[in-house]
Amino acid sequence: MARVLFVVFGGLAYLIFFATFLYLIAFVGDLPGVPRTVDHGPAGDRITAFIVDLGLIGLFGLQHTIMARQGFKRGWTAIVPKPVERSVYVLFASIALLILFAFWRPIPQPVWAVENPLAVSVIWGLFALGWLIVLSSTFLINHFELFGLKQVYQNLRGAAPSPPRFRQPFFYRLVRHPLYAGFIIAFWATPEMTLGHLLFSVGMTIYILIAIPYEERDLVGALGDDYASYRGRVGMLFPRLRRASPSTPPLEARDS
Ligand SMILES: C[S@@+](CC[C@H](N)C(=O)[O-])C[C@H]1O[C@@H](n2cnc3c(N)ncnc32)[C@H](O)[C@@H]1O
Repeated sequence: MARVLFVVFGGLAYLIFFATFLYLIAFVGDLPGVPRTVDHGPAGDRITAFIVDLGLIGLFGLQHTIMARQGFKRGWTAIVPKPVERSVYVLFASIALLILFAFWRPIPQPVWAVENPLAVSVIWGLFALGWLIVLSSTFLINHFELFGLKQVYQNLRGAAPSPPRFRQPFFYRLVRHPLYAGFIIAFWATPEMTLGHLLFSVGMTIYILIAIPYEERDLVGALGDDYASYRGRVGMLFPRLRRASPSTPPLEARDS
């Protein structure tokens, strides 16, 4: 019975995540048809908006950084059943974003406004490309494991959880963090940048830059030399122009 309930919970957490992800695209792109976006919502004075928005980005960053750490997971799974640990993380991450959407205060002062129609189309193309990279990277790594569905399904079938495995598919051959690179592209690619959007983009980019060393420390711990050597060969967010030195032993191609 518990196993079925875990699947239901995992499925619900996934659906909430996916709806939140779609809303995030509309929020960042200031797209029509949604009640609040980075540039549309309750107006207020600039200083209050700045403090509130910074707090919301901080809340999101703290939730992500703390709950994703191996040390936290070890303590957390004493309370939360292991098969749903990832789903609970996904749910909390979605809630942190929903709070950000609900309480975000726009700061409408323009920072840049591109008017050339060709340039505007190119920028919207980059925006779409960023989200496409984000979504496709989740499938390259393992979409269903990343969002907790694989864990609850394996538990339902009585199968042991899969051990972590180093992977280097497609984008991951170019950069170590394509998903984060996709987010950064999507956050910055706007033809009309306002002060509020700029705060969001700078805050989220700084969060990503702070989070990467923590994530990589866990990945080296979980995947060992494979990830340590990968770090020496492949760029973090930008592809390296120089080839790895001949002293770096090539890894076997595991994911072509
Ligand atoms: C939210 S994803 C982000 C992945 C990566 N930082 C990126 O930007 O593409 C984080 C999870 O992806 C997995 N991961 C990241 N890189 C990996 C790799 N090269 N091989 C296997 N798993 C990886 C780990 O399980 C990690 O906890």
